[in-house]
Amino acid sequence: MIGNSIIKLNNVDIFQQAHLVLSNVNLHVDKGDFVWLIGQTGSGKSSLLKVIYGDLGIKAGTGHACGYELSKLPSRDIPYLRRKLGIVFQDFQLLTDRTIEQNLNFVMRATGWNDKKLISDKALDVLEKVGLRSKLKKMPHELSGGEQQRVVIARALLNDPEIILADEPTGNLDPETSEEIVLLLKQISQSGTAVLVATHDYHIIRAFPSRIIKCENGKVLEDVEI
Ligand SMILES: Nc1ncnc2c1ncn2[C@@H]1O[C@H](COP(=O)(O)OP(=O)(O)OP(=O)(O)O)[C@@H](O)[C@H]1O
Repeated sequence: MIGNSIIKLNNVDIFQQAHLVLSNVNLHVDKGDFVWLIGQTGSGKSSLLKVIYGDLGIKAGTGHACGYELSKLPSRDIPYLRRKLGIVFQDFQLLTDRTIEQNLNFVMRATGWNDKKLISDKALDVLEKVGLRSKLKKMPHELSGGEQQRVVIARALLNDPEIILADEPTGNLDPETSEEIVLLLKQISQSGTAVLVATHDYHIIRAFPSRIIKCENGKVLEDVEI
């Protein structure tokens, strides 16, 4: 982190192969911010998130995420950057053949934790934060869709990230459960972890007004109203 700045992009051009998706992107996200990211299908939301988590390089402009220089990020540093980001994407789902506890332990071991007591304490700690401490021994299919998404958020909190990146986190949920998930993400941002949520769900944005950025016509627009 540089001061309170978690993400800062300056005049960044974002390419998918030879195709310029977003040009001259300027974006800042500070500690504890909650930001909506909107835009039509294909407008570049996922590409922007990919730049932030080091999956897409920067060819023009400069940027940092969680203290890492994105324009010269060696591939060996990508796992360290990812530990400072909590990722809540639809395609990062729970392992269906393991309990909630095993799902959490798996991620912790994969990110360098060895101490059994620390692992078990941390799993309980993050489940407590999402209100699911009692579900530790359950299998994913024994949980509702909203509860599973809470576990995905708990998993994203394991390494105490500086920011949560969420791509359509309410995409498969009914309106009431969607509101509960966004309320949880809001609470997380209020405790100091920044949250950036890509969504098409304008109903949920209206229910939880916050800063909105929009990908449109190859640009990232700031302070948009819907
Ligand atoms: N791996 C890729 N190779 C080439 N082009 C790509 C690749 N991924 C995305 N694109 C193109 O980049 C543009 C932006 O796509 P992106 O996935 O960032 O949009 P999006 O706003 O996230 O869309 P959605 O809301 O559907 O997820 C689109 O024109 C898409 O076709």
